Amino acid sequence: MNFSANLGFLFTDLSLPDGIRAAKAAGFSAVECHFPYDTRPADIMTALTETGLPMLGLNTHPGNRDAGEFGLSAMPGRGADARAEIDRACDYAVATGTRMVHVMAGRTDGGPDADQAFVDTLSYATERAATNGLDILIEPINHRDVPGYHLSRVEQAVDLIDRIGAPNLKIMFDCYHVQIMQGDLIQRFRTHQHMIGHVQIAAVPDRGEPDQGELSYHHIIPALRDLGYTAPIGAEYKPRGTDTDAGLGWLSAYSG
Ligand SMILES: O=C(O)C(=O)[C@H](O)CO
Ligand SMILES: [Mg+2]
Repeated sequence: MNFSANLGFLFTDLSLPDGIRAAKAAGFSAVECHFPYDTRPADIMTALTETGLPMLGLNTHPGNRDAGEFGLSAMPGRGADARAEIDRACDYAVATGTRMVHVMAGRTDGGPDADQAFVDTLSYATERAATNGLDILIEPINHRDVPGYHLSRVEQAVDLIDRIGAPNLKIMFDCYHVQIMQGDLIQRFRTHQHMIGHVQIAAVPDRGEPDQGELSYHHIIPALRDLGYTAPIGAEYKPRGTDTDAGLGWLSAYSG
């Protein structure tokens, strides 16, 4: 089994380059991150080269989180800021050999102006990313953790992809968010698999290690593999203890 350590939540006591090294030592086959912008891309590259791990994905900058922002791309009137962050994310991805950029929608009133803003920004993002051979991801995020997040349902992402019609626009299928908002994970994955660019996991409801709670990953993960999904699965959970390594028993259960 193939897993990617999400360094937005794992090994957060370390710098990003050292997090990459820790992920390698722990047995992950890839890494991904949230917001790497305070780290020099060259330092990321050094750690990736040294470990041989790929960086799978990164997010556009969320904006001013102290003011409640969690992405800008669907916010009416913020198109220029959103496009600047997309440029920055694509440049960073190119500099670190990262293939997927998650364009964060942000919180909106869910109205038609926000829908149109998101479509316009995603059209820009897919064209911009295509010039570098990158994929753009959009992620349905649950409304309990992020009230008002513009994109919260898988079928809403499917509609956007149909509307924009860009082959490099795909869904980040985060099992944690999908379970909270909708459930029926395996059937939903099967129906939309051709549009899914990345999968993430965490326990529900506590978002801890994927070995407790209401989702049985020992059933879900083999089911995804049986459906032909062979890419690394993103371990995007918040360790229940302070030490990421101490909670990695779940990972060894999938090895061999
Ligand atoms: O919150 C999530 O699930 C994500 O994957 C986003 O990248 C936000 O950090
Ligand atoms: Mg996620």
